[in-house]
Parts: sequence; structure tokens; C-alpha cells
Amino acid sequence: MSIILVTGGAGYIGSHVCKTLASSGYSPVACDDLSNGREAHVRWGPLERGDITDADWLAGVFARHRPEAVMHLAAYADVGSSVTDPSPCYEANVAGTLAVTEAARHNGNCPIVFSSTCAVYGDAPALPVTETSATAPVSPYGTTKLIGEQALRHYDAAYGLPSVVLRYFNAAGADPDGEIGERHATSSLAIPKAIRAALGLGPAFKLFGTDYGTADGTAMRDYVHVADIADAHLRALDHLQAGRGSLTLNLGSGRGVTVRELLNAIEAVTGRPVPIEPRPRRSGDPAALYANIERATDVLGWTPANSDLHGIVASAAAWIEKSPG
Ligand SMILES: NC(=O)c1ccc[n+]([C@@H]2O[C@H](COP(=O)([O-])OP(=O)(O)OC[C@H]3O[C@@H](n4cnc5c(N)ncnc54)[C@H](O)[C@@H]3O)[C@@H](O)[C@H]2O)c1
Ligand SMILES: O=c1ccn([C@@H]2O[C@H](COP(=O)(O)OP(=O)(O)O[C@H]3O[C@H](CO)[C@@H](O)[C@H](O)[C@H]3O)[C@@H](O)[C@H]2O)c(=O)[nH]1
Repeated sequence: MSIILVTGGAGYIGSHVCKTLASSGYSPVACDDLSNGREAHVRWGPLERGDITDADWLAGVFARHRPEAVMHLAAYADVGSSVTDPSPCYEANVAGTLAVTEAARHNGNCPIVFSSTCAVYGDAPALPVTETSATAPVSPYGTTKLIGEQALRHYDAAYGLPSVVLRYFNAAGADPDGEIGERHATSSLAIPKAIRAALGLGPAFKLFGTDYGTADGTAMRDYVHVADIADAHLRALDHLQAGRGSLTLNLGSGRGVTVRELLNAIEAVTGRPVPIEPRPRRSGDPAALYANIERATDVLGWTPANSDLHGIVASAAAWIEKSPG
């Protein structure tokens, strides 16, 4: 059995990655402290419950499972909170990533697929961003992810530890089979917040910033379906197992969507208005980001097949209606 450790495997994206791995014949082991994950979403292999900053625990996990690769998704992933309270973000994303990287190095240079983010680009001067665009994060979150990327590059150069860095843009949507989805009741993300507002499950949607230099004044992001992100992990694993070397890749839909366009799509899908409260810009937010995805297509043969905006919003809304939490 090909065992793959998935840190953050009980989380939103990690649980989708575990499902995709299992459906391709791998045995995923979810490594998660359940700080933001759900045990009920660990369905395709065992849960190793622990904290990735704990090197002794990680050594035990590697010794018990002898994995072929590590998919490292465990992180503190809230951009806004990373500005007001950076400490847990640095702890999980810098200390935690270093501990995972060290464990991989001391276990035969076990290859790593790393969850990075478009937040490493910050306020990109030109769009779409390519993997060679300058990195200048504007939040502690983006900074901690960039530190993780740099550590992986240095470990490859010095120790030969191979890795694929996946810079996801905004992960969205839910499992097309409806088995798993986001922990939306406590999520800070735009799509679950706005759908919950439309369905009357949450308060009015706070629209952070209406004075950006975009066509309608709201911030622009690139929303990519979580199933497409999971598929890219499988392809990145194949790439590493074929010994094709380390890489950094954007994973997006290749399309920029403003918050207002997103709200329009949510209204069209749910058939209900999204109540809105305009607010000032949220600290740490870039104005506009969307991806050039040619490299992921060229190198991995990956395409964002499920990432049309309507489909993303429909799958997110279906999940929220199924599990209103
Ligand atoms: N959601 C997005 O749009 C997005 C975009 C770009 C990158 N990412 C990255 O993708 C990864 C997964 O994000 P997500 O949206 O699924 O978030 P999530 O919070 O649902 O998943 C993260 C998981 O990591 C676990 N975790 C956190 N700290 C831990 C620790 N110290 N030890 C063990 N487990 C720990 C949590 O319990 C959770 O299950 C993160 O690395 C995030 O930075 C997410
Ligand atoms: O209640 C809300 C929530 C969000 N937004 C805006 O919607 C856009 C998208 O925000 P959000 O869904 O919170 O995503 P990001 O801040 O872009 O961050 C997510 O997407 C990043 C990649 O962009 C990931 O790295 C992060 O982990 C993930 O939290 C931003 O302009 C926000 O200001 C609002 O207006 N109101």
C-alpha cells in the first residue's frame, strides 16, 4: 500500500485530498490536531491526532506509517486574523512547516507537496500573476507561507529534499458527491459567509472594501474548486514519484472575480438576495489577484475542470443546505 501522510487531513482541503488519494489507490493518513478539522471528515484512512510542531510526535507518525510522501496542508489559514494576532500563524506555519520538513528530511528525503497561497504575491503590480512574479506578501499569513516555500527550496538545494509548492488561489466549493465540505458555520471566507447570509443562516454579509481600483470597487480573487485542487495534488505526487524534481505552481481558475460578481452569482444560484453591510477594507487584503495557470497545465497536465463560478457556488450552497451546522 502506498501510504501518504496528509497534514491537515481533517480540514477543508485536506479531507478532499484524502478522498482523491484513496480513490486513486493510495492510503492517506490524516495528521491533524483537530483545531479546525473534523474527525467525521477523516473517512479514507486513519487519523493521527497531534500537533505538527511536536517533532517527537511527528517522528512516531513517520516510524509507524513509513510514508512515500507528505502532503503538508496543516496551517493557520485565516488572512484577516493573522494581522491582528500573528502568533498562532507563525507557530503553525513557520515552526510547524519546519518540523514537518525536518521529519521528511530525516526519513529518507520523503517528498513533500506543500500548500502555499497566492497571498505570497501581495499586491501584484501586473495580472495575471505567474510563478515568476515578485513575491511581496501584505499579511503575516502570506509571509509565513513564503518562509515555508523558501525553507523547502533551501532543503532541496542542500539536502536533496524534493517538493512541489502549490500556490492555491481561493479554494471554494465542496465535494461533488456531497460527502464533505467546508466547516462553514465558523469560516471567515467570503463564499460561505455570503451563502449563509442569503439562506438566513448567518448575519448580513460584511463587504470589506468598496473603494478598490477594480471595475466595481470591490476586491478581486480567483476562485478554484477544491476538487480541482485535490486533483492537482495527485498529479504533483506522480511528478515527484517520477523523480522529475522540485517545482512551484499556481493553482487557480485563471479568472478574476470581484466580490460583487461573487455576490451576484450567489444570488443567482440561491434565488435569494444577499443582505450586505459595506465595511472598510480588511487589513492584509490585496486588491486583486488572479492566476496564470499555464505552468500547471504544461507540467502536470492539470486543468481546473470544475471551476466555473456557477458550479463552485452551487456545490458550496448544496453543502451548506445539506449540513447547515
Ligand atoms: N482555503 C483556501 O482558500 C486556501 C488558499 C490557499 C492556501 N490554503 C492553504 O491550504 C491549507 C488547507 O487550508 P484549509 O482551507 O483546508 O484550512 P483548514 O483550517 O480547514 O485546514 C487546516 C487543517 O490543519 C489543522 N491544523 C492546524 N494547525 C495544526 C497543527 N499545529 N497541527 C496539526 N494540525 C493542524 C486544522 O485542524 C485543520 O484541519 C492551508 O495550508 C492553507 O494555508 C488555503
Ligand atoms: O466576510 C467577508 C469575507 C471576505 N470578504 C472579501 O472577500 C475576498 C475574499 O476573502 P476570503 O474569502 O476571506 O479569502 P482570502 O482573504 O483571499 O483568503 C483565502 O484565500 C487565500 C488565497 O487568496 C488563502 O491563502 C487563505 O488561506 C484563504 O483564507 C476578500 O476581498 C475579502 O475582503 C468580504 O468582503 N467579507
